[in-house]
Amino acid sequence: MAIQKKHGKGRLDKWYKLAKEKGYRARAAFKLVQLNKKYGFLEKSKVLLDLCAAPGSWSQVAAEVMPVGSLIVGVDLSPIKPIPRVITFQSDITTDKCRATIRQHLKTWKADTVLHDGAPNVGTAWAQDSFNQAELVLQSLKLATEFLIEGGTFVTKVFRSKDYNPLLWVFNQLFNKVEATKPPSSRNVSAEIFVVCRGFKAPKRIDPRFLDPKSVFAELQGATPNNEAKVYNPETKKRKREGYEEGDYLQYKETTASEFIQTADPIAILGSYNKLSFKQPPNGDVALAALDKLPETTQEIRTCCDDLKVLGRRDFKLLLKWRLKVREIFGLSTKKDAKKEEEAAEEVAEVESMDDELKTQEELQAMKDREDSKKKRAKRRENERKQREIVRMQMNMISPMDIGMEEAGPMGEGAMFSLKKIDQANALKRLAQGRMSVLSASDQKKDRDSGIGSSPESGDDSDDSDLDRLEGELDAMYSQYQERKAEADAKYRAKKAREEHEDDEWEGLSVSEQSQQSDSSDWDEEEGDSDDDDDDGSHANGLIRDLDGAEANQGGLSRKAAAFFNQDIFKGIADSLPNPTGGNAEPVATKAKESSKEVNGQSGKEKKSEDQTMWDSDSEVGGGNGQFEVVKRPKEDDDWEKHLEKTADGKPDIDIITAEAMTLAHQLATGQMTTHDAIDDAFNKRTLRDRDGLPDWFIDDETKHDKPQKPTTKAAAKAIQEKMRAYNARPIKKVREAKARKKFKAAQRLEKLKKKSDALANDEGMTEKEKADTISRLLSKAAKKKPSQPAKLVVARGVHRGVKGRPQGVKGRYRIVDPRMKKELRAQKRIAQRKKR
Ligand SMILES: C[S@@+](CC[C@H](N)C(=O)[O-])C[C@H]1O[C@@H](n2cnc3c(N)ncnc32)[C@H](O)[C@@H]1O
Repeated sequence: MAIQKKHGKGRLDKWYKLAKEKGYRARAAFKLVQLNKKYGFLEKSKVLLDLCAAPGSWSQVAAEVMPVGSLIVGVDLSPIKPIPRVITFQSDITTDKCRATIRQHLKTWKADTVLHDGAPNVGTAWAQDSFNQAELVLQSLKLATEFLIEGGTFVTKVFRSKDYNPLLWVFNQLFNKVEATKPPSSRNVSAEIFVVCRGFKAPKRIDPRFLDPKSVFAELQGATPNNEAKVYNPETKKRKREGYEEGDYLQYKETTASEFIQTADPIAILGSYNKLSFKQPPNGDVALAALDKLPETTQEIRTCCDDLKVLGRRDFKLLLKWRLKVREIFGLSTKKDAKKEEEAAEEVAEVESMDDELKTQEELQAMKDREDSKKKRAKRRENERKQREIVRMQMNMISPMDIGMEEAGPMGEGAMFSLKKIDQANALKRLAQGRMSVLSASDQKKDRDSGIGSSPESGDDSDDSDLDRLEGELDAMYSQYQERKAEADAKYRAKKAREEHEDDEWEGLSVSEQSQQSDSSDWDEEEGDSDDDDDDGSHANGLIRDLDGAEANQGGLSRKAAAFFNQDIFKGIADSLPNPTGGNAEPVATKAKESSKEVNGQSGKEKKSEDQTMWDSDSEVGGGNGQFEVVKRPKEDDDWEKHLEKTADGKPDIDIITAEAMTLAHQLATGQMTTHDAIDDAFNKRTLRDRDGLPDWFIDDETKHDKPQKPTTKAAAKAIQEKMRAYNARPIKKVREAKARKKFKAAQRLEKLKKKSDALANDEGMTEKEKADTISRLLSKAAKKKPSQPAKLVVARGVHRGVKGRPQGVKGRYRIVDPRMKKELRAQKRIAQRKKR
């Protein structure tokens, strides 16, 4: 009979296979194994609380690793089958009852470690369906703050969403060390990440807002709609969960094309309207009539105007160019005109009094101006490039070091966190309302169109530079679009992360990477809303806000920036950073260092030993010579695969699971190919392709479609198929054990029978016939199978519905069926009996 292929991604997964072999109840066990391997918290723990523990694989691991006699308490909404050395109970961790039960079990002890791997149950516990995972994390943190010992460890699963950064911030307030990591056994396609919080500060009083989902996950109020994004991706519409905006009740909106030409914010129109019409309004529109007749208003433009919601990048650009041209024809103010007028006025005023010397000076000045504007343009382009790189960094495509942060320093010129750049009122407002990357694109555009906030830097008087800027903006928008896509698509994110780490072992994502990656800037804005009248000099930018108002601790940075510099990696670099302001401004790193010192409260010795676990002892992070140097951990330290099975000759047991790999292995094994050939083949026409200067969207497209095809043979594909079949056919450990038990019992029975027949044979009081009869009776009795009891059908009703394990009061074999099936079986029996009669 052909073996049925069982479906489900887990079947082909090596962790699933390994879990089966080791007798763990879920592959999730390896996540804890790997986290513990990295941080080593289980060996040090005597009391552990496992929140959301079902089916119990984490508790199994804890029971294996923790010292003998440790107390392990596991709780879950679902029942957990008994685990040796573990106390389990069924409860909802969000309830007071659960807290009381934990208290009962822990008695007066405090937990050294609290684990939380909870994910809201969708389907089974319908009452909890709506409970967000981030809220569940906060709830588990609440329990952790109650039961953890000072210095204890809290390990939690977090899904990377907009709530991720606020959660990290809260963790940082309560723990000395917070690190986010993704163990290899966690699927790359999963948005889950594990945060290990060490060194619980056990404050006497915790601000209740830290643990209140309403404060922590406060939504951004009144943010400016991201029209650029709407223009870029019109298909993805957000559901209006909170109803329509005031005065915006229409699904379909139309405006005149002349309005688009005249508006100061063309992007807003493109983003929010469906059509630009050329139809005359009842009271007539001269501008519209003229626009209709212009040769620049081509058929293509009209088609684009007809349905703005299907505009692509090219159409979008076309419309904006058309608008610029028409504005020029109509004599509407453009930067170019304004500057020309200004210059003309200056010329008229000075023409009469200008002597030769003045003329020369004027020329020199003009040359200098031209040179200056050239430099500024270059600088602006560089800024735009950096901005794009920041976005790419947020998407994990490059590391902070790639954008030259280490050269300029965090507060250096043009640096990512420079506050100088955003002190315009308009820019500040936008920053407070939206994302950083959106700010410059839209802000610059607005500046150009409306003339507001114009600066010599933004002034550009050539069509070329307008187009360049447009190109830059479009690229920035494309990056934003990519970023949003990346956020929505976990697979894409995983791919990007893999791409970034492809030369290296994938070590999970660091906190900084995470905080950079998330676009959630809600944290600061929410507080900013209520503090409009805060004119304190230190907060002149209105950027620095704290949940409890302790802004001074943030070192004059936003919470996000402060969180970034609060990472251990920045500790101790303060001294090595040159003070750019000549001593007036305190370097951020100093603040970070100080705050981390306050926060840590750990002795240097302790810290050193912890650092040594994580980093190579050679690492110099703010070391004695003031050098800031990050040294990669040695291979053996972070070798996640170390515990993998080894072959008899001690080599790692590498599983070949793709047909391509099998083909290659086959060819190498049979000598059809040498390793030299394999290396040679790795160089293909795409290897040395120069991608410098190509736009991101083009590179993305190329990467997607332009891939080398690796050869596969039929035999290799078949071999892989067979291998997978073999995996699927393999019985699980439990079944293998049951079979072995059965064999053992049969052997025991045989032994007993042998002894009995020997005794009979030696019995002199019996005739040979009697002996033979008795032995054959014994044999036939032993061969007879016990009639198996039919399984009892049990209907799980009410609270027992969906409950796993033996229902209360049921003995012997049983099967859980739904009520319908039981009724139908009874009916069948009745019919059969009636027929008999
Ligand atoms: C991924 S599983 C945990 C796996 C577990 N760590 C292990 O190793 O076997 C997530 C668990 O969270 C539990 N859960 C979700 N919401 C819960 C709640 N409010 N209270 C208790 N458990 C909850 C679910 O019942 C589910 O068993």
